[in-house]
Amino acid sequence: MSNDPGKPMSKTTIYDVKVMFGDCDPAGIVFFPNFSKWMDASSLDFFVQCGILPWRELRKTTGIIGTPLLEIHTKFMRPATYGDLIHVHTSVETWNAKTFVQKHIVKKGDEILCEGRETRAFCIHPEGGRLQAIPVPDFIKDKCC
Ligand SMILES: CC(C)(COP(=O)(O)OP(=O)(O)OC[C@H]1O[C@@H](n2cnc3c(N)ncnc32)[C@H](O)[C@@H]1OP(=O)(O)O)[C@@H](O)C(=O)NCCC(=O)NCCSC(=O)c1ccc(O)cc1
Repeated sequence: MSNDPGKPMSKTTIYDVKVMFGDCDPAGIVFFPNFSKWMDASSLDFFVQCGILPWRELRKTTGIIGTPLLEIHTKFMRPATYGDLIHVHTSVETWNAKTFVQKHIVKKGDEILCEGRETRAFCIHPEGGRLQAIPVPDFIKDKCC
């Protein structure tokens, strides 16, 4: 963990994806929503690799239902096609009071295909109530850093 600007404030995990024919458009280029899908999968995988229980288990003890997305920004640099093996490098760039920014760098070998930032919040959803953001729990930060 580091407080230096640009350095991740957490561990970095890697989520591997083998691109399939069905992930691509008729020109054989990966259709962009699939990158969001893989970043979302890598977001949860990050917490699981850091030792946090999957949301369905965490909900039983803490009420946390997951980390809904509040904002997303992705910059696309290079295309991918079917047969490619790509890797999503995920870390937390910033921890705020009730939100955090997760950074996903999608690579093929050493080449960066795209880079995404997602603002998310740990949320509870009490029965009969509405979805609510909670302060990022210390035990989660501790396991991720
Ligand atoms: C997340 C919310 C419940 C938060 O509402 P509240 O509990 O009333 O909190 P507040 O409005 O006080 O905001 C809390 C913090 O969020 C911040 N916030 C709120 N909205 C935003 C946006 N859009 N961008 C950035 N930051 C935001 C706000 O500034 C506060 O930050 P701090 O300064 O760090 O405290 C509400 O904004 C909401 O319901 N948003 C819609 C969420 C949504 O529907 N997302 C898309 C679908 S869900 C999804 O994709 C998903 C993915 C993974 C999962 O595990 C679960 C679900």
